[in-house]
Amino acid sequence: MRFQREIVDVWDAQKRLEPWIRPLGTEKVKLTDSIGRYLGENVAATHDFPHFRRSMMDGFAVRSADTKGASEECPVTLQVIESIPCGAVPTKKLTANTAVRIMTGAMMPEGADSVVMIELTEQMQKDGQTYAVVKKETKPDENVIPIGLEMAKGTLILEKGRKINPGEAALLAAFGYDTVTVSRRPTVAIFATGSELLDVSEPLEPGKIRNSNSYMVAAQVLNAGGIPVLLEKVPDDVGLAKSMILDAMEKVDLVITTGGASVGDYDILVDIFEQWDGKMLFNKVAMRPGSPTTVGVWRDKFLFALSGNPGACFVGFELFVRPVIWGMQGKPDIYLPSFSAFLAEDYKKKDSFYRIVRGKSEVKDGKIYVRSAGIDQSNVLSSIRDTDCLIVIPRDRNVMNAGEMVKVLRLNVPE
Ligand SMILES: Nc1nc2c(c(=O)[nH]1)N[C@H]1C(S)=C(S)[C@@H](COP(=O)(O)OP(=O)(O)OC[C@H]3O[C@@H](n4cnc5c(N)ncnc54)[C@H](O)[C@@H]3O)O[C@H]1N2
Ligand code: MOO
Ligand SMILES: [Mg+2]
Repeated sequence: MRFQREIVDVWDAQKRLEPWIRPLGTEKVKLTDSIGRYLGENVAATHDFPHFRRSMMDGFAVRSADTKGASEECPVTLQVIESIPCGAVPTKKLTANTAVRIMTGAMMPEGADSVVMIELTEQMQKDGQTYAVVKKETKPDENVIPIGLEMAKGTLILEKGRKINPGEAALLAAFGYDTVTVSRRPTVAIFATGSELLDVSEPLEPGKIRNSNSYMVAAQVLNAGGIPVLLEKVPDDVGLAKSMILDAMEKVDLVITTGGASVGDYDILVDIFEQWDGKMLFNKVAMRPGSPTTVGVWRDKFLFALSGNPGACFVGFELFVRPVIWGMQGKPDIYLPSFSAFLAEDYKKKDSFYRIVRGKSEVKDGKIYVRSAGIDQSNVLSSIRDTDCLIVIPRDRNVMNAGEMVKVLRLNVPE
């Protein structure tokens, strides 16, 4: 007799995972290899940024007082005493009625407090001397980037757990972090179960389908920062399947299986969870798709038995596996971020389970609308392609009308 299933609310099921999520620890990698990974420690500014006064424009560094009253009709003429390209250090100090030709990003000379753009000047030669004819007055600090404009030495610039996106990579480079401490990426074994499954390269046969879940889940694992390890198919033999899964659990950081989680005669994951010496956290969630999603912990490692239906497998991953993979990498917000949106079409359901609808969002007249990305059935695979969010239809709302507000979980978010 298979054990009873206690129906758990979606958010309670997520909470049951939390006590078991352990950050994996860190490693040092080259900056280029750190991109897309999660920072393993706080990062501080190693110097003021910028660390010297810089010109914001190509033009002339001047003393603003010398340009007072300058205009097209009544320009001011200043003697050019030096030209400073980017990377050079000025050798002269500006004194009254002198200027320095300067390029964008170059170091400001002492004595200068502003830069006049080249377009507002003319350069001329007289008696072997170079002069800048300035046709507009400048204000103190105009076109000058001061020391520490962006941040002072020692400022916390990136917090532990942050994903290294373009902005983070630029800061790490700017502050000299040639190597970066990042969180270890969890290795994730993926097993597909089911005698109906063909390998991708095999020709179709009546009654059989190709294993698509393993590749979908591998893409999800990669997207969450994990390292997918695709393993061979699990046969519908409980003893063999159990030893294969437990063997994999010794070698990787977590294991995902797909299929065999429901009540059918060959739904072997159920038997494995009955026989093992691990802890089962839940085996039925009040949601569709994905109601038979089962999660356990064995020797401090997670085993996720996602259901075989592609839609259910996809949703089960996003709600339960992703938070664990994120948490193992030290990401502080482990759940998909949510927002509110208007339903673009009516939604009807018959039971008191949540519907986690694979959704598509669009912005119209400044409002966000969401609709189903395709046929909203657990067995449907193709709608996942167009899914950019998950629409949460509450348990107690069997009819929702177009125009009503719903909670939406965002997918593929830039973090
Ligand atoms: N009598 C009942 N039947 C079912 C129930 C129920 O409560 N009572 N639950 C249904 C729900 S809900 C779901 S979801 C599915 C869950 O099925 P399993 O997790 O047991 O998965 P399988 O039986 O192995 O397969 C279901 C379906 O998915 C296809 N599949 C499996 N693996 C893959 C793969 N790797 N790639 C692509 N497609 C895959 C499989 O061929 C089946 O069509 O159970 C309902 N039944
Ligand atoms: O809960 Mo199942 O995943 O509806 O189809
Ligand atoms: Mg089944």
